[in-house]
Amino acid sequence: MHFTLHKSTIAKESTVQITGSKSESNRLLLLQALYPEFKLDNVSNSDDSNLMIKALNSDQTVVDIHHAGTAMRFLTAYFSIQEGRETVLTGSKRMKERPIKILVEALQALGAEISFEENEGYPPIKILGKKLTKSKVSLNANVSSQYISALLLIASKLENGLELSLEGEITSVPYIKMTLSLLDEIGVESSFIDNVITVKPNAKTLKAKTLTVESDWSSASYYFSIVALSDVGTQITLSSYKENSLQGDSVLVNIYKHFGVSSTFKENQLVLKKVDANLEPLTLNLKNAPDIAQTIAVTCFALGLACDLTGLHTLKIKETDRLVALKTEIEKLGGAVEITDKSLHLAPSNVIKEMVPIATYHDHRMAMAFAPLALRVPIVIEEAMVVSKSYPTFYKDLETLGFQITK
Ligand SMILES: O=C(O)C1=C[C@@H](OP(=O)(O)O)[C@@H](O)[C@H](O)C1
Ligand SMILES: C=C(OP(=O)(O)O)C(=O)O
Repeated sequence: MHFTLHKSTIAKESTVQITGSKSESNRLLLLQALYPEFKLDNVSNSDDSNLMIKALNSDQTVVDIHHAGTAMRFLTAYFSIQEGRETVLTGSKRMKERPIKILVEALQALGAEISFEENEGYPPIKILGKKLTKSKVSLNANVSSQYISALLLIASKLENGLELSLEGEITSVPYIKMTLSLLDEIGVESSFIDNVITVKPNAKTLKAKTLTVESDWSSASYYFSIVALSDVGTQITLSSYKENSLQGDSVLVNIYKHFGVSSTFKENQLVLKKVDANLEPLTLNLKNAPDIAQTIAVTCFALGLACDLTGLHTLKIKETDRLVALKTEIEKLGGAVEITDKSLHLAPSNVIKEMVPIATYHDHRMAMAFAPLALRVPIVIEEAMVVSKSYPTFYKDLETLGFQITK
């Protein structure tokens, strides 16, 4: 269904409660399946986390994880160590185009039995769960950090733990550190020195406790963008967030200062406020925070600013080719964008065309990144409910700010 976002003005002050991080949730859900001693609070209500829960509770042979990249990668590792179980892991049409060979080969090197059911290197895959006896493996770290996190999540359940050597330039590093921090929180020991990660084996039960998932920083990015496009003095309070986040996208706090968004932490709340700022073009490497690239590109477009974004080599294998999608949709609105396989250049412009239908390409972040433009012009978001992949209540929350939406 297409939603029309009419030209809107938002309240001077508003508050939004955002669901738990889908990255933290999907790691902790898998860890909870391995270590049932701990409880979780503020788990993400995203489709991707619900699919993870369903998959972990399924006793079927075929497990379909639709568009959920983390679920696909993390469960490949998980089912590899479920001794005696046969699982076929599959997903959406797009999931079948998202590569998984690097992870499968690393697991095979550890002793796993995995085969490709359709195209070599891509889902669906058939996994015959068994005890993995080896503990050392190396893999290319430049394509997706999710392969590395997947291995780390099962590592403590391997007989001798894991020694992982990362080859090439390591991408999306904060997500790897998030995995290691969560292992540490449940009592699994690890180290990350130069390009080698070591995880100690852990056969004992862990101390029972409740872990609270911090709210999702990638979802918060859309509010940073909204505040950046609002009048000076506009304030949005988001919860529940911490200053020392495990989520790399918390770098938004520094990035959005550039657009006049000040961020303050008050207990577990993050208060965003629009302040006066001299707007300048932006140059930024996003190799550690790829999921906020779309938000930032659209903020710059809406403010008429040029930007040069680099470190975007992983964008081509996400829910859609996000580089091509951004170029196509921004150009429909009147902007000028040049892309390579790993970068995006947006030219400054002062026109935004009205009522342009924005295609979302099964990508939640296309819908959410473009929505703030309704503070400038009316726009149409095609297949608008695609947002449920990470943030099902997105439009409801926009309406509480004052956005006028016709469904
Ligand atoms: O581990 C994670 O939770 C994620 C890692 C990142 O993927 P890549 O490492 O493939 O860039 C990110 O884009 C994705 O949304 C979530
Ligand atoms: C890339 C993303 O998710 P995934 O890779 O888990 O599908 C995302 O949420 O932006």
